[in-house]
Amino acid sequence: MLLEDYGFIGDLQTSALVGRNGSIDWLCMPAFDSGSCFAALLGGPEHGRWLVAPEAEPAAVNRRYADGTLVLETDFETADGAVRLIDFMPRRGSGPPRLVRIVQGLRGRVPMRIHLSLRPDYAAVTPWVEAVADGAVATAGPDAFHLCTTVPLEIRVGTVDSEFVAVESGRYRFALDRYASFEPAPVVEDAESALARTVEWWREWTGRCTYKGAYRDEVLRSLIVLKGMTDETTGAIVAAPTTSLPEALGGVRNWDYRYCWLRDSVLALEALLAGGYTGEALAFRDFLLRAGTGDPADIQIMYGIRGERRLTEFEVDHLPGYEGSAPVRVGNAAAEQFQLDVYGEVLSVAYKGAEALGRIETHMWPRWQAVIEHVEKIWRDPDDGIWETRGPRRDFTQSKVMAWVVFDRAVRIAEGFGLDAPLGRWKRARDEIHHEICERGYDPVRGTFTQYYGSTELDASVLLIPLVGFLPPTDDRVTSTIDAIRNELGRDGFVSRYSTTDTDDGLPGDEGQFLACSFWLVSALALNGRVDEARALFERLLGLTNDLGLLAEEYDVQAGRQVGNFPQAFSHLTLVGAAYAITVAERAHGADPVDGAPAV
Ligand SMILES: OC[C@H]1O[C@H](O[C@H]2O[C@H](CO)[C@@H](O)[C@H](O)[C@H]2O)[C@H](O)[C@@H](O)[C@@H]1O
Repeated sequence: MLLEDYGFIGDLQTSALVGRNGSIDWLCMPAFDSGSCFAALLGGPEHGRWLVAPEAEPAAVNRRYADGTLVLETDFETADGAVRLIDFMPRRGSGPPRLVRIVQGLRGRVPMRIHLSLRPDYAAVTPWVEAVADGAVATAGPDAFHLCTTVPLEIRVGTVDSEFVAVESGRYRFALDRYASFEPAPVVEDAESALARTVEWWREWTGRCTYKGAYRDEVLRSLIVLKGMTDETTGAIVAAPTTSLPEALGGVRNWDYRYCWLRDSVLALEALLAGGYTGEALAFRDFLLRAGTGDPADIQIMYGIRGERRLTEFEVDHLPGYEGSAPVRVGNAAAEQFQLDVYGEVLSVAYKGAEALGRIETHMWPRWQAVIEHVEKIWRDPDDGIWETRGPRRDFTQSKVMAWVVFDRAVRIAEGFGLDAPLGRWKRARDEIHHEICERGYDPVRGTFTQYYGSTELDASVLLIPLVGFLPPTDDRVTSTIDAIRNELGRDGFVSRYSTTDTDDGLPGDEGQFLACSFWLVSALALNGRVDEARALFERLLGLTNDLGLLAEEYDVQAGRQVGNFPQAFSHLTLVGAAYAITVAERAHGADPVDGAPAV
């Protein structure tokens, strides 16, 4: 199936991908980063899935989220009638992780088919399944699963099947819980009250959205997706709920995104803050304080969702990969990289948080100061860069821009709140970095900022220059950089991060057009005063979302398909940032982007 064929549901601790054919092909329980129990996405049905669908091929499939929620409704029209499949994961509270599927007969009598094959530990294990009074229990090592239903079941080793006829107005309920096999099966809440509670919770959450700018529906959908990637118990935000969906179909650029990158999370938070969601910002701030606590020299670029530091990367050889794109990787070696930009993102969130609260908590200031002092020592060092390339370290221009952000925001906080700080020293560092970037990161002959000092290569990450306030959005160097990136990194109007032929990223093959960079281009154009061009590109990008408004990391222009992990926080948070930038540009051209639009 195409990535566009999947819908996303979740319970704020994990999530699942539901195909438009009624098959759930990806689910990790109990947490986003647990071993999968359904991994058909990265192989075939034999790697675990849960199908609930009409027996006959449907003539039409229409789906949507119930208004303001992450509850998915898929309508199947067949020659026998019509049914609705309602899929959701209720918020847990102290209960187990649970996936609920309700079949509602809409018209006629529709023969339905259920096929559940649980394959825990990334499809390494086939569980033993036995019948119980209210359904079936599957056990495999530490994992046990309870399928609760009143529909008759056929049980075999590793699978549960069922056939029944859905009649008009009939409701057929299935709930799958995961629990520790050494504990008793949990007592289950009935599916209908779980549905009512879930809808009510999401509607209360979306009802609090304060965003009133352009493209509100699309922004709200993206905020729901970002919330769905948030672990509400720890405050962490995952970059995506999947691993190893390829950046190029059939290629090796396959990574595990089920972790909390400081960069992605901080930018996601800025998007959530733009929607009025300060609670998420504070929860992530606390995550950051716990995970990154101690010597600032030990701050990692990413953590596990509970703050784990060791994210050892390995390959799962028995999974063939999405459309044969091997290897499938678990863990991510990028955790050991040095990426200078993350300090800028951290200081940026400190500034935005203080601005939102109207004060800076006094116990926080020494922590931020320690980070700033660390950056004073390291900002001249070459790093691995925002794209985490596995090639040589460089003086990446975007990394240095974000080092400038550290001192710029430090000065703004200290001056704005009258704090005791070595302001003279910080201002000198800020100005020295600014001067150095304009001298060494800008090619006056071509009129563009470049990928790294002294290079001629381009990199779409320099589109952040106007968005973080490094230069005014209408500065000539910004205008010509926008045009150079559009012309040289653009493919059918969408932009690549960099050219994989010119840049040594340590990997073979190419990749798709990076959606976040394309949304940054929208923001840069809007703030540059080219709002019509910004809107035109934004609307083309909206045209790439699937019928549920979901976006992967990249778009393969040639294949006309979404590629990369799905759904991807980076794409959705930059969508929000771009809508916000269009709104700011239309309301007051020339507004300060640092205090206005989120820098995403
Ligand atoms: O394509 C190379 C790199 O891809 C991943 O990194 C990308 O995703 C991160 C999470 O969204 C994002 O923060 C980063 O900027 C992107 O380049 C992968 O995690 C890396 O291991 C890989 O080298």
